[in-house]
Amino acid sequence: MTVGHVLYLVRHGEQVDAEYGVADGPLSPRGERQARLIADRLGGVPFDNVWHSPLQRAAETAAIMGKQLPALDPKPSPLLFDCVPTEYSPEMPHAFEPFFNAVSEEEVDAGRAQMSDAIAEFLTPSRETRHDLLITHNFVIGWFVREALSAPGWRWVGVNQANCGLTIIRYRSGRMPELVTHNDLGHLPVELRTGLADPQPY
Ligand SMILES: O=C(O)[C@@H](CO)OP(=O)(O)O
Repeated sequence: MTVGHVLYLVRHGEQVDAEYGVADGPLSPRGERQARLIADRLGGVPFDNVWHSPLQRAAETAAIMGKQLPALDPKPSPLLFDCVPTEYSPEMPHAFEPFFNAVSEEEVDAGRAQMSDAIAEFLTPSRETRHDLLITHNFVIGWFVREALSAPGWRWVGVNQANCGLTIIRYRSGRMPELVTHNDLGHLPVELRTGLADPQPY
């Protein structure tokens, strides 16, 4: 039986001053520890490809992982940039509306196009065994999980991942996409489970 195409989705480590809503920046000391721990967690996986968002917080996460796992050869991909893939939809809880009011139509159009290309590029079945690591952003992973489950377009909101949480989706020919694990934080001690609106200590 073939293993198929296995996608390991990792949200970047915690960014310095993330709580102040800064656009990008280096990893915090906690973010660096998170990156080392997710590298330990994935140490035995024979990765075929490693792609990361070009933003600094994702590139630094990839660099730390690459230092610890020298077989990795991380490459930037613009398909993994942070983005907003849809506009507000009435099916979403009202609490999300103010967030979308601050996002322009152009940004949403760009996000939608980027996610369409990203799905065509990354979320594909394979007859061969393939292990790909994608280091990216919360909304991008939420969109990929929604896509794997064939959930409606608005349902990416509220699908959240902690910094350096691990989500795995497997694609096999003739099978439905399989969500193997979502936002697994088993490799992170409680004080390193950051990036979620509600703390997740378990
Ligand atoms: O701003 C955020 O909450 C998310 C959106 O994707 O981004 P990041 O994973 O880069 O923190």
